[in-house]
Amino acid sequence: MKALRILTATTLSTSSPKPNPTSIFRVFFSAEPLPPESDSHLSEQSDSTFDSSHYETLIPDDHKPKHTWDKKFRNRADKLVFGDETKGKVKFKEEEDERRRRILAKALLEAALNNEKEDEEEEEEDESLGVVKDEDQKSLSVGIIGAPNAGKSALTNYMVGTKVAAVSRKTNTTTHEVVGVLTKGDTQICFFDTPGLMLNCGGFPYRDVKARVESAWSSVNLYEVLIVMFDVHRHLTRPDSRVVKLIKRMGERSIPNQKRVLCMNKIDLVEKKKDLLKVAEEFKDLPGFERHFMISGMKGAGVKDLTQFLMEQALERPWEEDPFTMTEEVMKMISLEVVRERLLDHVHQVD
Ligand SMILES: Nc1nc2c(ncn2[C@@H]2O[C@H](COP(=O)(O)OP(=O)(O)OP(=O)(O)O)[C@@H](O)[C@H]2O)c(=O)[nH]1
Repeated sequence: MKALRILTATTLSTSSPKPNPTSIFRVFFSAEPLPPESDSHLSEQSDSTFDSSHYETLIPDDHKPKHTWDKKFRNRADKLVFGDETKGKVKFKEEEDERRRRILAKALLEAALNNEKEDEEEEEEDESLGVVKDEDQKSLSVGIIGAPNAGKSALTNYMVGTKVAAVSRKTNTTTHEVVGVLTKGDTQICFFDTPGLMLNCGGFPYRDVKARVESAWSSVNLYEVLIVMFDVHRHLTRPDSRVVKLIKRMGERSIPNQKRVLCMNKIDLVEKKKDLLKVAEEFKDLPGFERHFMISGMKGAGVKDLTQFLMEQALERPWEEDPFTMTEEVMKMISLEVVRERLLDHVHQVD
């Protein structure tokens, strides 16, 4: 504080023009030079900082060097300011980023190529499907019935794979609708939904929605194969008398030209597999069922045998459905477009 007072006093005692008392600190704490007191025309600017715009440059504007970004200047600056260590870290990060971009771009490229390869394979398969003449074609209509949640949709999806036709379906009647088409070799299997098929607790169709239910029940007779499905895990843990009645009713009331199969679904949920034998025993004497299958429609266990059985039942007649569905094609196109877009994005970044 004492030193400060001396400095202030010294500054105040100097000749005019009186400098600002704080200017001495600016001298100490900034790089600003003190103006020479004798030079009057410059002393006008004594309080201003140096500004290059006050001076004319002799270089014409179009000859002035254009400022361009050059990485080597940045590297030199990094080296001078932070030393070699930071440069190393920066370089490592850049290399790491580039390596990741390359891996990602490569993975996307491979995915796109594989997709195209699969497309080519499917085109070949499709071509082979296309040459099946009408007189060589076989088809089969399959209805699946069961209580809600029995796993009807999961099984259909598993069997037909991506060929599930959810869009612009050709509806055959108002009471039943194709939910999936499986075309393999010369054989086409159409899976049908059976909406409105309900039983009351007495095991009979509901009366209140009679017309709809009756028409649904009558549609059951249209299929060449009827799959009656139930959730075997639920049957072992929380049996539902309506489901048992439905199974028995379907077994008793068989109709000519229709094969009925009983599918015990969700076997993957049953821990003790010998419990399945108990269930098989329970339904084994029902006369109306041609075959019993134990399956997991979701995981695929036993589905191959069921599919094989259905293929063998196909009748010689032309296919009813176009084996190529819109949904699959549209989904593939969208997927490929997404991959392409991402690929281009990353290739652009690598550049
Ligand atoms: N663990 C197991 N779960 C299954 C299996 N099949 C279906 N599910 C599940 O059971 C539930 C019902 O399956 P869905 O296929 O929708 O049953 P659904 O009979 O079509 O049902 P609704 O449309 O209501 O008539 C879903 O959560 C499925 O994931 C199976 O084999 N194993």
